[in-house]
Amino acid sequence: MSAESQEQVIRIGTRRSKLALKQVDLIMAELSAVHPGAKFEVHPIATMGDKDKVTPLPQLGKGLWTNELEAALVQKEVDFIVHCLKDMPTSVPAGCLLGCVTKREDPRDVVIFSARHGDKYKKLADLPAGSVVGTSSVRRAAQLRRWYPGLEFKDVRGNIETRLQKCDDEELGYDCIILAAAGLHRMNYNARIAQYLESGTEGGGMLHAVGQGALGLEVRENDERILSMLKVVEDTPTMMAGFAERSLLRTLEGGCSVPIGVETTWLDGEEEDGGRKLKIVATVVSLDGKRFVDGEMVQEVASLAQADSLGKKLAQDLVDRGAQKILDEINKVRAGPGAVKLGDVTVNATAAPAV
Ligand SMILES: NCc1[nH]cc(CCC(=O)O)c1CC(=O)O
Repeated sequence: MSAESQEQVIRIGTRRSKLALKQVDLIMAELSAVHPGAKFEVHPIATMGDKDKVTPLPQLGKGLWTNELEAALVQKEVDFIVHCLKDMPTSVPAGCLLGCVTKREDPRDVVIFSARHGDKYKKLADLPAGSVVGTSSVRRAAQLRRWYPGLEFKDVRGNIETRLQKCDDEELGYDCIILAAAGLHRMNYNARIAQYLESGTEGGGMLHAVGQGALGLEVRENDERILSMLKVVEDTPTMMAGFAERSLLRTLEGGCSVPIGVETTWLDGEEEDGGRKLKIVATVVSLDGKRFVDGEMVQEVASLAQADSLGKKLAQDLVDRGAQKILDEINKVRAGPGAVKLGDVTVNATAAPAV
């Protein structure tokens, strides 16, 4: 980065939540350590998902966490955006680029029990039938209905602090809520975490959202000055894993947004050509949790193109093994007016991507 360009203020677009602002602080600290002369300006922008705290997420449509930020980027009001990668739709507007993915925080989902229960429960399997789980994510609800059919699910909106307050509010009746470990770790709420959920969790686990735990930095595609600066915070293994996960979601999304979970793991050991093998596990679950298609693939990945190809291949395998029927069912809901009952679940049309 040249000396004169260090004088230009670099404007960073972000959502307004405390988590989003904390994430920008983390990025600025890393960039400043390498570019001590760089000057930054933080531009918090409210998105639809922030403004509308009442409507259940599935009714807010795609881009609910990103549209207003991307408009500011395209209009050159900001120079790059710090997103939670999982909030980014699988395609970006013309002229924009997912320029950098950072080192992943813990990608798992976690269980937070209501404070009114004290230490009574240690894990989801301890909850009696009829207990109420708070989540706005169809991905989380669908997977947990599969393993814990006796639990009830209720929407919970708001930022981390708001959802923790609602979880503890006796009048709202939540017994627990499900959040991402990454947000809680970044905001120092680790002490509230009762259980981490992953593919191998005893009693039934959860595959996380595509991109969960990583930050996606979006830039204008020809802005070499910013792109080269952001190399400082780029993490190649996470970027490749994120590209494979996003490719899977993009392929499955064909005509709809589906409750899918993923888990990517870099396997130990290097191949002869120095490449490494990436394992990707994924699941597509019906909204009532009663039908599902699970799959996994391992492939050497040494480029974003190979990561993209791995995601596509697994998505096609899931579709070929029956995921298409689940997708079509959800598609029908998307197309139809009003609410439709799918198994035991009443779903509203025009649902957004499951997070
Ligand atoms: N819009 C919800 C959202 N987007 C990113 C995170 C967590 C942080 C991350 O995944 O990096 C969350 C909160 C949650 O799912 O609990």
